[in-house]
Amino acid sequence: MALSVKSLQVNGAKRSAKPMAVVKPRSVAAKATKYAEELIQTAKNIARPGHGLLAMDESNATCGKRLDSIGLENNVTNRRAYRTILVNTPGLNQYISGAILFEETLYDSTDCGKKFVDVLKSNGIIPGIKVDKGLAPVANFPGETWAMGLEGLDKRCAEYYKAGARFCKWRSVVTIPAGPSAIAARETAYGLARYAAIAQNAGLVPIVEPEILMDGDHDINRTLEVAESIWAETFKYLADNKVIFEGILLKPSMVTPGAEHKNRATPDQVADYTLKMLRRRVPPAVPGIMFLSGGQSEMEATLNLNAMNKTPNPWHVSFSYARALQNSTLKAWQGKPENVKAAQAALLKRAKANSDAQLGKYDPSIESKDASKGMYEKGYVY
Ligand SMILES: O=P(O)(O)OC[C@H]1O[C@](O)(COP(=O)(O)O)[C@@H](O)[C@@H]1O
Repeated sequence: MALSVKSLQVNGAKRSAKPMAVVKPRSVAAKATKYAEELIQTAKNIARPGHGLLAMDESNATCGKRLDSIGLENNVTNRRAYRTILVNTPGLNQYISGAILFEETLYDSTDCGKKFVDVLKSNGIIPGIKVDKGLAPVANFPGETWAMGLEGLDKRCAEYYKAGARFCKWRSVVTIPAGPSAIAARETAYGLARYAAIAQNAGLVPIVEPEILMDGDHDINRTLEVAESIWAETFKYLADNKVIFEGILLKPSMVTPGAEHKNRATPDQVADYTLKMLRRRVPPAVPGIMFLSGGQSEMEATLNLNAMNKTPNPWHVSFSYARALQNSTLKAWQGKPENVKAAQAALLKRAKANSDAQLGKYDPSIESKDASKGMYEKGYVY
């Protein structure tokens, strides 16, 4: 129905029938934090073609498991030695745009006496920081967890920025066999959104990571259903919290069947389901989707990423792997100085393979048998 002049009268006062002045959209920068433009630029730099993230932010407990697998004690000296190898890998910046650090590493120096942050920066790799404080059980919902760390997060983020970090990560965990209950799902989504708002206000690009664990015997449709619901709720709260979508990055799990399901999915199926989920739930304003590997084998993680990049996407679809980048590196190292070069060659090989996959150009014929060994551990508690 066309509006008559009469219908434009409000409380007896006649409003002008003239078309209203066009309201100029405020620039993204005017909306929120003073860091808006910087955040957008940082996110773009991270999400640039052929590049992904090296997740080397294992908490001490998780790092301990990794070191244990090669018979090394979990102490600060061994963690530093291992991480020194990673950041000193020559040529890593051809494929890696940013590295996520654990707090211990952010303030630490490599075995060569140079700050980790400075080594990364001088190699053109942006330092990032894990800012959640780990997982705690959700009372009354057995098997479900929530991520701690919001208290004092603003001050910590300000310190991390001063120390050289320009992006950060918060990992919440969703379980399918034990849930997800409405309470745990809300906690995940709301916690991620509050974290993202706080991080942006301190100049850090937040990586939003609701990891949906692979545990379970459910089929791929069930994973799709859960992923769609978690991301819908996460984006609702991100919007409510006025988070600048152009200045965030996502770290989703790929959509796969549960690890104990009778059928495995092919890379094309994983790509099809995962992209379907992303197209339905993630606005194109988000610059980068940086997947976690979640216990997939090195090769599986690369093949799945490659399949997703066979056709153009609205986002930069890439990787932020820990295990799927580091597994063969750790194995090659074995804690021995004489193996450092071999360990670095292994990391560079995985980084290049995933960089190729980011461009949809990965050739799996370069791989050894070892790269196809899965790393999933049933019921693994991080
Ligand atoms: O040490 P935490 O906090 O339990 O996190 C475990 C790991 O999960 C990740 O988010 C994803 O790692 P994967 O690629 O190995 O699944 C890493 O960044 C992190 O090291």
